[in-house]
Amino acid sequence: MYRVLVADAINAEGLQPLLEYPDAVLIEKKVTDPDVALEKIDAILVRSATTVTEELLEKMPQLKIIARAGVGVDNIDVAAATKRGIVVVNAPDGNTISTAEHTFAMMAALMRNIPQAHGSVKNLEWKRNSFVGQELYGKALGIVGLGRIGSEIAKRAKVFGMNVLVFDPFLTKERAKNLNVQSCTLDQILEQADIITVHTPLTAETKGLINAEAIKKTKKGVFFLNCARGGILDEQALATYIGNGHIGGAAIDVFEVEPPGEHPLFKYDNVIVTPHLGASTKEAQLNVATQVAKEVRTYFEDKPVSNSINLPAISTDIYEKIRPFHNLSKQIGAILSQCVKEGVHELSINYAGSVTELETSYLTKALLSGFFKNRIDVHVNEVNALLTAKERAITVGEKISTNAFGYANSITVTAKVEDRQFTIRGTYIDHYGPRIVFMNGFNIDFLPEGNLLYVQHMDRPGVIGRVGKILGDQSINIATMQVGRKRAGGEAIMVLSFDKSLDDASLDLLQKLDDIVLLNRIHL
Ligand SMILES: NC(=O)c1ccc[n+]([C@@H]2O[C@H](COP(=O)([O-])OP(=O)(O)OC[C@H]3O[C@@H](n4cnc5c(N)ncnc54)[C@H](O)[C@@H]3O)[C@@H](O)[C@H]2O)c1
Ligand SMILES: O=C(O)[C@H](O)COP(=O)(O)O
Repeated sequence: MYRVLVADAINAEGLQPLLEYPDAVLIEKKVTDPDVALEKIDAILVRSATTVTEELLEKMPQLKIIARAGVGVDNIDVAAATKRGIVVVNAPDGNTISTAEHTFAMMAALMRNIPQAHGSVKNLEWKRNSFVGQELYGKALGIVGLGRIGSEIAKRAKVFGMNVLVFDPFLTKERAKNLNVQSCTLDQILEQADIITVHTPLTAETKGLINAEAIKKTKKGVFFLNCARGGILDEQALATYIGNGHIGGAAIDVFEVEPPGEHPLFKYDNVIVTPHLGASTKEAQLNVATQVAKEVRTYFEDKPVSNSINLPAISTDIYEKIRPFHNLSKQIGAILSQCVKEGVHELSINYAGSVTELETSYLTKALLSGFFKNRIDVHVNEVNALLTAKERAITVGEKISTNAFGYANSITVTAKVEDRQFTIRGTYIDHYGPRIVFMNGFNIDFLPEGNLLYVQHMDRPGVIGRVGKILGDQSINIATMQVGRKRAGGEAIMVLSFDKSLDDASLDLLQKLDDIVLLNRIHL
């Protein structure tokens, strides 16, 4: 009998697939409840309220699957779960519409002072002149992050007659055209939008994306919304610019710390807030609960789950053989993603030599998981890689060939964007390891691991020295350095590795050097 702990408020009707399953028993209790025998639990169902830490996992040695009834898995230590062989599943699209509608409701309420007016009338006041608002019609709405929720907001905003500006570094022209939105840079949004709403995942790159520096570029009277994750919009900066009158108002559903307790934003009348209600509708809760209950049951029935975040989809035996190429493929995908930040519309993969004897479709999925890591909120793995590429309108082509360019095997991948393409080739050498042997037209040879810097530059005397001097002056130790060029005096590349990640200030200094053509920081 499987014991399933329902640790958060999850829609009871949605749990039906598990309630009807004869081999499962459901226990509806918090993880902190002393009556729960954590050591006997096989599956846990959570929302955002329960944090699944490594410490908690240590107390649950029987745990086989963690199901998140919602999108964000930032409350689950996925790496710790993976290390323990625990499958993590979520419900990525069950609450998209509800969150888009909540954002829209917040936007309308913000622009028409509805919460403030409501409070005033209930206080027996009748201050019609105090709550004069603004129309949505004709306003420029800036959407940062055009994924599932951002796209639904864009569609609704068009119907309201708004002018929709979007910033998403991974947006293709085709997708922008289909949604009839204007693709912009973040700065263009900051400078032109009347209302700005964020819908990215919270990642190292998006944390503080809208900070004081960014807010300074906005129009006076701009309105902000955050119904994604606390921290994308810097709360302290927001409070400062609301306090000095630059920002017209803000609507906030999510906070850096939840519940937030006393908060600097709460003293401003033009800030409206909700307690992380984006997904709190009957429909969304039924959707996500049903999705995860079905997933857990499917897992117990030993069938493949559809929205796994960390499950390898093949047997352990085959996985052992494929593992070196699996890791190499993931690294190639991750390098490509960090070297080509624009909207990729095609990825063509060429397998040659001994690797063609293996299940290459699995490697393609591994490559895509590396490519999408840090690009989108969904954790892409072998299970959902192709579907994710399809959803993002990226064509993935796979070819087998005999020409391994002198190596025993090679994996060559080309990413195509609007007006350029970028190719990377890797190989796995027995008893030596994975190597990247070709990048953007140049032969090279380096280990795909750790903190790297790709520098494309003019092949002139002194360039390498100047790069080395800047790094030395910043006390950055170069661990390894590989160079490559096509011909003397043309373009050349160098790939450097460091013991720690290269900071923004040093990258800026390098960018300003003469003779530098392209710089990409790569973290693997
Ligand atoms: N308030 C709520 O209750 C609630 C409910 C559901 C989801 N969410 C949150 O909403 C957010 C969006 O969810 P989704 O399902 O639309 O995710 P999604 O993965 O479909 O979309 C995220 C988009 O952000 C883009 N992006 C990534 N990095 C970016 C960057 N640096 N700048 C601009 N764009 C960037 C990606 O390309 C992608 O298109 C997530 O943070 C999610 O956790 C909140
Ligand atoms: O990531 C999500 O799905 C949302 O933030 C909803 O979280 P909740 O399930 O705690 O409402």
